[in-house]
Amino acid sequence: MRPPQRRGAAKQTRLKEADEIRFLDEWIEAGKPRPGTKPPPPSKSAGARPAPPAAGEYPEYGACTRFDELPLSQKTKDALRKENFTEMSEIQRAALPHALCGRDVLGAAKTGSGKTLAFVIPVIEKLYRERWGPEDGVGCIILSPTSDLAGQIFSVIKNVGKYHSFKGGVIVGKRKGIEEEKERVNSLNILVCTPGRLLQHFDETPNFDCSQLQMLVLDEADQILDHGFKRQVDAIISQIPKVRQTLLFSATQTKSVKDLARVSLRDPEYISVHEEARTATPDTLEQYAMIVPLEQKLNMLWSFIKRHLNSKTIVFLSTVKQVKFVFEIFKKLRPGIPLKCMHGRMAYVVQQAIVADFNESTSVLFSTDLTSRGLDIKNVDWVVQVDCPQDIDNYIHRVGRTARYNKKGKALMFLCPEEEAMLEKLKATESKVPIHIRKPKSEQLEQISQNIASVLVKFPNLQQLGKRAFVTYLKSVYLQKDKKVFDLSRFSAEQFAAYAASLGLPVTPTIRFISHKKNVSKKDAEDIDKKQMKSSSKHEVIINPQVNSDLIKDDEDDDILYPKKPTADANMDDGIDDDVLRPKEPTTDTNTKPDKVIELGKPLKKKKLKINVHRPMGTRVKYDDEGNTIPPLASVAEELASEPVVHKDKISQRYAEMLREMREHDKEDKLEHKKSLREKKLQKKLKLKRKRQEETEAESEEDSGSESDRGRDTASKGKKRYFNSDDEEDNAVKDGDVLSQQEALALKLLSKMHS
Ligand SMILES: Nc1ncnc2c1ncn2[C@@H]1O[C@H](COP(=O)(O)OP(=O)(O)OP(=O)(O)O)[C@@H](O)[C@H]1O
Repeated sequence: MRPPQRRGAAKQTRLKEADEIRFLDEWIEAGKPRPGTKPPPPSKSAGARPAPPAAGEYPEYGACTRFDELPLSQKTKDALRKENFTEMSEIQRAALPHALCGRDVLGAAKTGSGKTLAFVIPVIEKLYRERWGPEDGVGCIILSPTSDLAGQIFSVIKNVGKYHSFKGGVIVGKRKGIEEEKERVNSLNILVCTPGRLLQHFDETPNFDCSQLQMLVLDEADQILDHGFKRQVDAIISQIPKVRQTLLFSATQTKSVKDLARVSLRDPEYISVHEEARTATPDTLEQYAMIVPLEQKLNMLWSFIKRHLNSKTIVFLSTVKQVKFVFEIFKKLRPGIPLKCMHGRMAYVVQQAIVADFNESTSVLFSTDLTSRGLDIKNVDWVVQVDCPQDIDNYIHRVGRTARYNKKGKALMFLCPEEEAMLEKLKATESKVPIHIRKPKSEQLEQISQNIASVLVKFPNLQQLGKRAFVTYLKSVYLQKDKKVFDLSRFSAEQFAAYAASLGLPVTPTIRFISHKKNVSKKDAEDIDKKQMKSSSKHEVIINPQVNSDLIKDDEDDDILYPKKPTADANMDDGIDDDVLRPKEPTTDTNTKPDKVIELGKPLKKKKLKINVHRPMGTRVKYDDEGNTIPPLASVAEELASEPVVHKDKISQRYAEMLREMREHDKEDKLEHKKSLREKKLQKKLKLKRKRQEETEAESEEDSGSESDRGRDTASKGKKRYFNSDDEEDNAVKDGDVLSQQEALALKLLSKMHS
């Protein structure tokens, strides 16, 4: 038993909170901005601390400029003050009033402009006003494209919500740690997660229940709604309640109506605070581009680092192997500034440690695009893009790691002469990127190829890494969709050789992008072989226009994501198991498909036939015209079809029927399962309520005063939904006997509580 004094204090706190919530609810409703309105520019008197509203006064909050003018709980206001957040940024001024009054928001604002607080505050406030408790389970899901960003968002939640009592957690990673997570995930109120990991819980965690979800937030929404996460996000959306508040934020927002329809926004507020701005990047950012031949990039990077030994710099490279190689080599060459590297093949804890360390020190961080979005690292002076960004959005996010929240910063991009089209794109008026060309100063350029070659002689394992860096870089270029910028055929074999030499490699590694011949006609295949025989002596670049990139495979696992549809297995992770930004999925538009195969110096190997030695005795393996094995059933079907006994149409009709039946069964099973979960949950709640009631009765024996807050509490909880979707609601009504009995019981218990 709790001592009476503590019980009394707890009761006082509950009463105070109930009063505050009632006041906030009334204020939010009475002072809310009209839909579609933007705040006016801040007035001159803005900035002075306002007097708190008197009782019964509900000032409009759509135009305020400070956090303490908003209808926020005292706990949140205290935490914001403690973190030195007083004045709101533009996006916060525009988005918070709409989000606080429960509207869906689609928010876009430049990098580093404070979007995180614009969704974290409404999340915390919503759960507080709903009096969310541990027994209520998951109340809000925040989706982030990367683990690091999820961790960062979570730390903002921890800071702003430090005086509240919700439980939150970061749900990220691949398979590691999932078992322990399964045990606690249902007790968390706020989940900050990557889509892949969340889906794993939906699939595997018994009783994982989001049926009470109040809010869904998508940070970096355009990336989350992109093809790479499509399957996961659609699966998640199908399993959460349709009636909820949804907030979408990004610096580069999706404009696709289709994408927005997928998340079922309800009359959203479109907030794009910098739409009218002169630039799409922060005003405090200086941006430069330099035309640097491929084989000079490392020399240029080294020279840059040597000239900026007192600057905190992030260097972006395309692939994990490049990041590892450049980091290892530069470390051995000792530039005179600490070096760090980060990529998606590192464990989450290691990544976090590196970010924390980089935050505090002046050093150079070599990174893949893993860090290009959302990461808020303090005082970065320079962002250097050694490899060309995938597109303008990718450029904007990369450079956005500096010049954050009114701080100054500089960005430099190296472009090969063959990639100048990217410069044109950035300079186009609609891109709004004020980028200046800088001429490389040859006298400042240090040549380090010889030094790298000596390091490779000393450390042969680095030579292997160098080869992989070379191959994966070319592959990453090859796989890019925008062929106006990324076209390997513009490079000569001599340039590739020079590039290999610049990495210290004694010979140019072979690039074996092997194509399956399935889609290549015999004549084309012969032509390619002939050309390759020629090229082996001349080092020419050979192009096969027939081969789709889907069919290109390398024999080692690389750091590149192929632009193919994600498979079930590939989606077990966060959606970014590799750090190369996913090249957007090829469309049916043949102009945009990667359509070339590059061959350097080595003929294509003939595809080996795989013989299954374990096949049952007496079964014949059949091959099609091009030497591919035919599945046994297919050959049977063919034989049957030739005798017109079984019609192909009938077979497919039967399959379609079976599929439909299976789906129906599946649906029924799911409904059944959800129903039983709901019932269990309700029982649990009733038990809890009964326990509370007993406590209350014990309290009221000592103190017979009325508890109006309890009435509100239960009324507010009563607002919560217990159905997952519309159909479910119907179903529940039909099968509602058990529920209605339980509801009657609940009502009885509740009315007892108030008597
Ligand atoms: N109102 C504020 N007052 C002072 N600092 C703020 C305020 N809002 C945000 N910040 C700070 O600004 C920095 C950038 O904020 P945040 O990371 O939310 O930007 P962002 O818009 O999400 O950027 P990105 O598009 O790169 O993800 C953070 O360090 C944050 O603490």
